[in-house]
Amino acid sequence: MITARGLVQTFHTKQGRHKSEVRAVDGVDLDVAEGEVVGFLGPNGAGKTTTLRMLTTLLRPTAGTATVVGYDVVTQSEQVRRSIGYVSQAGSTFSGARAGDEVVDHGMLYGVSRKAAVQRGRELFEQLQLEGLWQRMPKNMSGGQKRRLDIVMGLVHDPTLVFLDEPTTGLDPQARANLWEHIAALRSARGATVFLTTHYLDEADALSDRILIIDRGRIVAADTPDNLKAQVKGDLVDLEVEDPDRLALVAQRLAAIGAEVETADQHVRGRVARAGKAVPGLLRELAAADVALASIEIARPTLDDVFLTMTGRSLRDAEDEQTDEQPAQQAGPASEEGGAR
Ligand SMILES: Nc1ncnc2c1ncn2[C@@H]1O[C@H](COP(=O)(O)OP(=O)(O)OP(=O)(O)O)[C@@H](O)[C@H]1O
Repeated sequence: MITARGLVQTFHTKQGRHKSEVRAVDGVDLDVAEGEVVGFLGPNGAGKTTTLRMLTTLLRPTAGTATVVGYDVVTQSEQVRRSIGYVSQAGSTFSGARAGDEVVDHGMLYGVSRKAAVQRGRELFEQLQLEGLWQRMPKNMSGGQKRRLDIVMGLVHDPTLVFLDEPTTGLDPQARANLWEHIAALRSARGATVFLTTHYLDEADALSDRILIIDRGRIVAADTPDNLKAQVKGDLVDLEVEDPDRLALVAQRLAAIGAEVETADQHVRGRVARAGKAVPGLLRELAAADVALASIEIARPTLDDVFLTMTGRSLRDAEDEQTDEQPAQQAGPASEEGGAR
């Protein structure tokens, strides 16, 4: 469904007299098979949206090639646009018409007949729990309803491949969970292939058959959520020790059953393979040595641990870095085509 080889996007930025080049996407290879839900995960500024904009023909790659639904994104951009649905991060710009009319017009823009667009629009309103809102102006909808309407717009022409750019950003937890169900149903009920970007670990985990992790414009990992987590060696064991004088002993005992151990405040942490089996013995040893623990936590590896293993930084640190860098960048893209959503 999607194949990309060596995709690069370079932006030229200018601050005062100082010009610099940002390699927002730096040689991305990716393959997405029909019927897959693929999560494109990375911190803010990692290059997710830029990659998506190249795949949806909104931005011409500086280098590299990509085919989407069998069409080349540069030489066959029109065919690509006709074959995909794209729900951008910013959402749709609504003209002020009623929701149903917006949807029907949008379908007709893609060559769908009025009758078919109404039928499909109504069907999608029902599936996305927007019944009763056909006549409502989008500006009078809640954030979650508007986001679901964006998705209806992206689907009204029945694309087999849908790109969703950060679909749940800005929604409250309940609206997010609700939208997740709808996204999962796109595949199960419609057989659609879904490519979604997110910087939420739980979202990538819950929705994706496969996750591609991008950092600083490069793909650093690509696999199923379970396989990715299996690459992190062991569960995280965190022992809070009551008496600080006993920290060294606890650290030494934890190190004996795990790998690198770190001590901070009154906590001793380390990764331990199959912690559920190994920790009871450790607790018995500590009790025999008269060590009192204030708390114990055992956590299975998360996607954040995967990110840390791959990049040496946690996802949150990576986001903070990007926020710090952000003000320095202000410029237009090197090449940008206007285009359909
Ligand atoms: N038009 C532009 N001009 C200059 N730099 C840009 C432009 N668009 C994006 N960038 C830079 O390219 C990098 C990648 O941006 P991109 O929007 O693709 O990241 P992202 O992973 O989608 O982040 P987010 O989660 O915040 O949307 C960032 O450093 C960003 O500041």
